Amino acid sequence: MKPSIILYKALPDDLMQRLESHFTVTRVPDLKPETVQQHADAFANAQGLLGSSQNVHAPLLEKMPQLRAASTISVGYDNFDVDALNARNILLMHTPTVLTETVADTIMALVLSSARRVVEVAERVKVGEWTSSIGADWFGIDVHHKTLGIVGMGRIGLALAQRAHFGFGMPILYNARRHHAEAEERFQARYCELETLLKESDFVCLVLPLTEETHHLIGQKQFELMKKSAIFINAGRGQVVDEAALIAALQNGEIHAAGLDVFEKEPLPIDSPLLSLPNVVALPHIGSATHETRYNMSACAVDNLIDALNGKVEKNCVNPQAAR
Ligand SMILES: NC(=O)C1=CN([C@@H]2O[C@H](COP(=O)(O)OP(=O)(O)OC[C@H]3O[C@@H](n4cnc5c(N)ncnc54)[C@H](OP(=O)(O)O)[C@@H]3O)[C@@H](O)[C@H]2O)C=CC1
Ligand SMILES: O=CC(=O)O
Repeated sequence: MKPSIILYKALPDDLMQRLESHFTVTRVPDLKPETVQQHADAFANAQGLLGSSQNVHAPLLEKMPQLRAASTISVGYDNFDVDALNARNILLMHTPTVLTETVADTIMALVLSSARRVVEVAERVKVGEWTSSIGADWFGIDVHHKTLGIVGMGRIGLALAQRAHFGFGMPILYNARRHHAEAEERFQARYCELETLLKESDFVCLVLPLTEETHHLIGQKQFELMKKSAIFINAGRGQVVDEAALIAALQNGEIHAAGLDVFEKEPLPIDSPLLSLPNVVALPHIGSATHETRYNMSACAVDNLIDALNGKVEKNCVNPQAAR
């Protein structure tokens, strides 16, 4: 008999067929308690879980006594209670690598659009304000050859460094928990303490996971250290930044502008002060959101679940030690 799984994200037809050739699939819209209650038998019997953007914590796991593997269609897994998974030897699979280049492209788009005010001036054109040759009040600032500070020199940080170094001639400073020889050798990136990076960078780019250590890593004190001309970019997780402090820093002119793909609360509430600041480019968490990459992430997550339920944890497994 095929193992039963819960799917809480729509998949392309061919991937759905692949999934159904291995598993008996119950498709649900989300993992809310009322949904779980409505499909109580399916959750009670499920050995696998596949989807994205929902919290998977202890109360849900209690409803899934047979669960052996969860597969998230994302690289970040801060929405999973990994300790609770480990306590039950439930494997957690994720999708690193397939999205790296696309997310780095998105970050470069944030750098360019916030520095050159692309969104703001395009809106001015659309509302008919381009009535004569533009003046300095439409100008942006240069990106090329400015200093880029990357906080988090992992897969995406490295792909960003590659673009900045070869494409834009940018000197690169970086901070991570350890030194990264590849970044230093290929892109002449210089490791520095976070405080030094914040003081010396023209662009500060966060590409960090959300963990206990990174929660609110950037707050009032860190914004005060940045140059008044600095542009702040966050494409990691919103909760790494104290958003109230970011708003204050933008309003008080402590930093020049921000390009944001992630927020403390998502979707970003319509009354967020960030939305009324002209020097903010706010994106709806689209780091990996291209047709090609989202397909590849889903395919990777399907294969990951098949592997995990067959005891294969050589790649893309967050907690291989949980393998029984
Ligand atoms: N906006 C979006 O749509 C997307 C956002 N993301 C986010 O980006 C994150 C990074 O992805 P990826 O590059 O693949 O992950 P990696 O694990 O490859 O890189 C993470 C980097 O963060 C560093 N880091 C972790 N904790 C700390 C800390 N306390 N202080 C300093 N550095 C730290 C790591 O340091 P070290 O190298 O020393 O271990 C590593 O360099 C994801 O976890 C996710 O949250 C990812 C994809 C899309
Ligand atoms: O935020 C997206 C991810 O893949 O993580």
